Amino acid sequence: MIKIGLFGFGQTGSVVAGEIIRDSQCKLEWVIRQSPKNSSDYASLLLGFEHLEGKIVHIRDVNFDQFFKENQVDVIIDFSSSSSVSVYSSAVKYGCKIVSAISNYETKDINQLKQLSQEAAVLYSPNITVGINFLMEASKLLQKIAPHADIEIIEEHFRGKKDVSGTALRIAEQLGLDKSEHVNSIRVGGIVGKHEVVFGLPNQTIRIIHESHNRAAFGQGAIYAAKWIMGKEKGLYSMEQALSLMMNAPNDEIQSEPVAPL
Ligand SMILES: NC(=O)C1=CN([C@@H]2O[C@H](COP(=O)(O)OP(=O)(O)OC[C@H]3O[C@@H](n4cnc5c(N)ncnc54)[C@H](OP(=O)(O)O)[C@@H]3O)[C@@H](O)[C@H]2O)C=CC1
Ligand SMILES: O=C(O)C1=N[C@H](C(=O)O)C[C@H](O)C1
Repeated sequence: MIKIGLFGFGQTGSVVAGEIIRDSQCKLEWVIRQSPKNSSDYASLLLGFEHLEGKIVHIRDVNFDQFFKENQVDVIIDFSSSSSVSVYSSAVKYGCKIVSAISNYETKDINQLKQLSQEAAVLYSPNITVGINFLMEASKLLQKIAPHADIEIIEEHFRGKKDVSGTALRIAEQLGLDKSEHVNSIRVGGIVGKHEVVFGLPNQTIRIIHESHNRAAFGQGAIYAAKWIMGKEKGLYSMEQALSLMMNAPNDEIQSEPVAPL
């Protein structure tokens, strides 16, 4: 059984908590959040389950050294905010691994995360769905085939998302594009997350699109990453690496059943 601690119980973290609770190989030990809302409640009861799992803890009530010593987990999954990284160091002292899904880190925080990976296994992914990583690999392959194509990235999210998609910025980086010129953001309605890479050629256009329809996609990806990182030594890992076995396997080795939920 993998014991998981979750940071964040917002529009994504609350859905991820449900996925963790449903997974027979995982147990949600606790959820830390920024406000006192639902403090001391159980995520399981708030999400409609009947058993007690995932006690909600208000960050202000936490003495982190004592908390992580008395509430040890195998993996912390983070869907909160950039600043949470400041408290991970107390947890990794007890062997805890980190799966961070924070899409846009402040520079000081990403540097702290990289520093932490020198003493713990850390997986960081701005988009932790399995499918977006196939989009990235497919886009890199197409760019190799058509190096002169014009390329634009379009990211679409819900109206309230203030930051530019960390996923889109990562795709631009992987394709060697200027992030400030080739990422186009659309903010409408309740779009969960859509990323499109548009390749413009003289007589045709090729579009590679990934859409997340439900935030459960992020939960499934985070759980896959948590299971994968369990066996890893200290170091900084990406979701591409976690999926590399699946993506690089020769055709005759690709399992009929997906090794990870798409
Ligand atoms: N990598 C990926 O695939 C994905 C990444 N994300 C990222 O996850 C993050 C959260 O997204 P979303 O759920 O939409 O945001 P919300 O604002 O809905 O939720 C943020 C949650 O984090 C909590 N929180 C904020 N700061 C802290 C802190 N320092 N310590 C503990 N808890 C904290 C908030 O607590 P409270 O509710 O009490 O205020 C809230 O529960 C964003 O960075 C987003 O980009 C989202 C989806 C997919
Ligand atoms: O804020 C979100 O919701 C999401 N953020 C990630 C990003 O910024 O890339 C990933 C996903 O698209 C949803």
